[in-house]
Amino acid sequence: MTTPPIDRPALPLPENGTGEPLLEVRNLTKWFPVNSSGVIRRTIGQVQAVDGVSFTVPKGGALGLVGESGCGKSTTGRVITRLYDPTAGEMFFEGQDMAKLSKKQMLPLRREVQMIFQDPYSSLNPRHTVGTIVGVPLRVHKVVPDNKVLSRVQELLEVVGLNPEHYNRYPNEFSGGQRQRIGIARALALQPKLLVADEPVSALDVSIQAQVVNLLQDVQREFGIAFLFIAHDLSIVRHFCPEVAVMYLGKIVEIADRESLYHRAMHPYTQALLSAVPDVKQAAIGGRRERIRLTGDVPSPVDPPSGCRFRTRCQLAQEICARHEPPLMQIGPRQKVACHFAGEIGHHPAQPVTAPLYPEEPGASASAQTQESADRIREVSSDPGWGPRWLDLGSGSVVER
Ligand SMILES: Nc1ncnc2c1ncn2[C@@H]1O[C@H](COP(=O)(O)OP(=O)(O)OP(=O)(O)O)[C@@H](O)[C@H]1O
Repeated sequence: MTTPPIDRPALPLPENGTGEPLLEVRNLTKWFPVNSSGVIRRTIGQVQAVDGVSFTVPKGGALGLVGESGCGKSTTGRVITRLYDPTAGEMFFEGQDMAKLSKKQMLPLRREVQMIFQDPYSSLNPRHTVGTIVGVPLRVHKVVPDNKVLSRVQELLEVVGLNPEHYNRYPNEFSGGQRQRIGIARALALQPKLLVADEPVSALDVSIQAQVVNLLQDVQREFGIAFLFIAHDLSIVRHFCPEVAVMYLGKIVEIADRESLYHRAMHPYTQALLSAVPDVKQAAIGGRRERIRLTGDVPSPVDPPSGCRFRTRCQLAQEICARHEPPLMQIGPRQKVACHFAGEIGHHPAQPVTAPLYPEEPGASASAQTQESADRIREVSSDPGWGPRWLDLGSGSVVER
């Protein structure tokens, strides 16, 4: 039997992959039980780490997942790779709902979805050689015959820019950046279609970060692999991901293509995160973005605020924000936002854009026209991915592609 070559796609892929979803996540939820101490341990609460997130990752494309520490990014990644079982929701991978599969049924799909971890020190077993670390998935999944494992390992080391002759060395003989390359080689061994990269460069020296991001980009282009790229700030994902989702306390608050998110963010949380990103263009003309400081800490996901979870730190918050959770509304061809007062920075509306949904609120009307407007908002607030219609925030009407 000859060794099958490492697959490479025949054609270069467009801006964000093929556009066709590889992964479609609907209302994904992961709660962790909080148990009392003592002999009889009772469940006394739930950590609502991920609470109903929906998004798609296109074939060969990349979605960035961004937010402060503790907002549920890693948990989302770990549920998608089935390191954790979801509490609720659906995860369609090439049309098959991974959430419903048993551990055994998941086995063939495990090859297709691989993860790169944040810490290249703890994620590699120090007692195993690089050859073993990268070779184990090849043997377990019988990707190549046993006598071809070594040559495939060497091929993979070369792909990630390491010396193929170093297969018999141990992780502690490598630098942080090189260890992360070993982790990438291991993830590539099974020729996955989707890589979940969980803060793959944040543990590395700044000088090494760009090299590893470039390697990931090369890998993506060469093998047509789709990425869910998790990061805590918007600057890392900017060049890697044509689309970015911003998470806050277990929810997606804004998701958009790169252009819309970096130039016309509509959610006050995204605007605050962006204000911390150095803007080269502004700096070149002597200007700078005004820094929006978020006061206070992210509230506990065991007892999140009612309504909009960001309201306790939001300068725009009004009573409606405590009473109703804003839906994630599509407001452009490739932009969705979940905010009652969504608008560009400095131009947030005085009245909630979601008012028609709540005719019972003081001062609201319950006319047929209001009902129609509410239906329009609901229509553009349901599915993951991009629909052909969206709500125009200026006029309140629905626009069609
Ligand atoms: N296994 C677990 N058991 C209980 N709670 C957990 C578990 N894993 C994560 N959490 C909690 O879930 C919430 C989300 O954590 P998660 O690690 O997903 O956030 P994150 O955005 O990835 O943060 P970071 O960037 O710090 O990793 C946090 O409050 C965290 O304490």
